Amino acid sequence: MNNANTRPIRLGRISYTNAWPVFHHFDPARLPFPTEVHSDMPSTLNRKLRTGDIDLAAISSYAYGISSDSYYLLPNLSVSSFGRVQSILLFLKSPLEKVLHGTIALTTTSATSVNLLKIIMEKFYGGKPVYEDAEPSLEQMLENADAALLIGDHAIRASWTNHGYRVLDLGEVWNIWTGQWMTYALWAVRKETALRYPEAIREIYEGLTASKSLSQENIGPVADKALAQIGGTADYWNGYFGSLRHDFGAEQKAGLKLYFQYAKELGLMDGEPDMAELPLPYLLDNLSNRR
Ligand SMILES: C=C(O[C@@H]1C=C(C(=O)O)C=C[C@H]1O)C(=O)O
Repeated sequence: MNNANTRPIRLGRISYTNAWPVFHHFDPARLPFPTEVHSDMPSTLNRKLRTGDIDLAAISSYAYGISSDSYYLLPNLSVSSFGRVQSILLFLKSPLEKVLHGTIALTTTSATSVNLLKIIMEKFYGGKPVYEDAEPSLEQMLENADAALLIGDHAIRASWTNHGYRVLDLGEVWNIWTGQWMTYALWAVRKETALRYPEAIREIYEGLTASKSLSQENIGPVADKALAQIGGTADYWNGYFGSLRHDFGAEQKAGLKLYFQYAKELGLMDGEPDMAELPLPYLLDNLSNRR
């Protein structure tokens, strides 16, 4: 390759099932340059991408929003839903009226959803709860809180237990109040990496989009893996992946823009992120110049 890498490209992979369709058919070991895969919770990937410990990752859309100056978005990749998401869930031990001015335990694995919850509780419902960070374990969280927010597979597993709590699906609440899509995760690359290793980033991008397309054609292999590793039923996983969208088009962007606007209004974010995408034409020019 023209820009012979002087070090491995470090990729961050969300370990939750929601991101699997974009990663499942992409095997970094087959790339013609060394890569290092960091499989982690979203909050860890958010931090590692910000500090430069990794180069490219699926991260919380909120984390992208507060550091967008340093990143390019990989076009048309996201974890989004229009309505129910099934894995971003608020479990209510107390009635909602009490929760609104009570205590809510927040999973430490999230960034988008904790801020989405604040928008829902404060802007939509007019509440002012106290928030406390907690490890993602439902019963422990609810020992000292009126409600608990879980995301990803922690939320999915908790939703299968016979807990008896009322459950709010934040994707559904967002959609009812705004009529919009909600985007939870985006794929971002550090600008300095994109400019230094354009061909490598392009190949990774192509691998991810090819995996997304294969999963969109047939979710079977991804659903089978989830069934084997997490449990549940084939119907559950087909329904779960069916309610997620991994594209990032005009409709998803409009929803995320509104989320960023509300986050700014509540003082959860400073500016309006510009959603600058990886300059693919630049990468293509770069390539064709050398052929
Ligand atoms: C759909 C989901 O989206 C996720 C939610 C995130 C967040 O709240 O920061 C980050 C990445 C995604 O894993 C989920 O967790 O189930």
